[in-house]
Amino acid sequence: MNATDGALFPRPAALIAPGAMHLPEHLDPGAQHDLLAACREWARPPAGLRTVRMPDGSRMSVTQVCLGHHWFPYGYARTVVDGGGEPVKPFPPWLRDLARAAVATAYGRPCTESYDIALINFYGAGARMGLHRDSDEKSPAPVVSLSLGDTCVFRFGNTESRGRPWTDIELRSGDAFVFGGPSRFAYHGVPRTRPGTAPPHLGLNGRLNITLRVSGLPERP
Ligand SMILES: O=C(O)CCC(=O)C(=O)O
Ligand SMILES: [Fe+2]
Repeated sequence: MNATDGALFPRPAALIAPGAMHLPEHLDPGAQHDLLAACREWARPPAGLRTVRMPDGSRMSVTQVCLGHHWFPYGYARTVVDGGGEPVKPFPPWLRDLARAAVATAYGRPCTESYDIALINFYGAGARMGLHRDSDEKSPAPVVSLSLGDTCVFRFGNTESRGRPWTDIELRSGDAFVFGGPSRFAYHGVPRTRPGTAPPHLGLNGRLNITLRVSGLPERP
């Protein structure tokens, strides 16, 4: 059951690995609505929601839209280089503030990092994401992950390999997960979502995950 659905105990913030903090219910229902409304706009063409093709020809089961810099396997560009070639949508300053606030809450210190990329992944029923590292950025700043809609199992591993040890946690609508410091380049993934678990007030079928990152790349002209 979701805490917003009346769970008996609130879920506490938890340190999952050094530098990796789970912040349950970081976004209140109003903030979740606002972020979802923005995601619906960003998903529209041009440079909207797309299927990502991997170098081996397979397709990712999530669909994705990027802000600030366009991610493709494996790098960043200013245009949809592996699609229609359109310029990537801008990264709005309020997302930078959202990222800084999550880092400040996670680590208990102010954050002034220059967040400039969002990757927005949509998980329909059956979508998943294999274990990987977020290693295409040129900055060690923490990654901030925000979840909306269906609950998922989030697997947070180690920096050495895709193997154990790892910790499986549930990410629910409104949760944040911040991974920086010694965990910035840890393997992580989403083995499964739980379809139908989104809070009814949100009106989303499926799961959205928004990761906010610092590219470390030169600013856009
Ligand atoms: O969906 C998630 O919670 C994780 C997404 C992720 O790891 C990524 O976009 O790199
Ligand atoms: Fe990732």
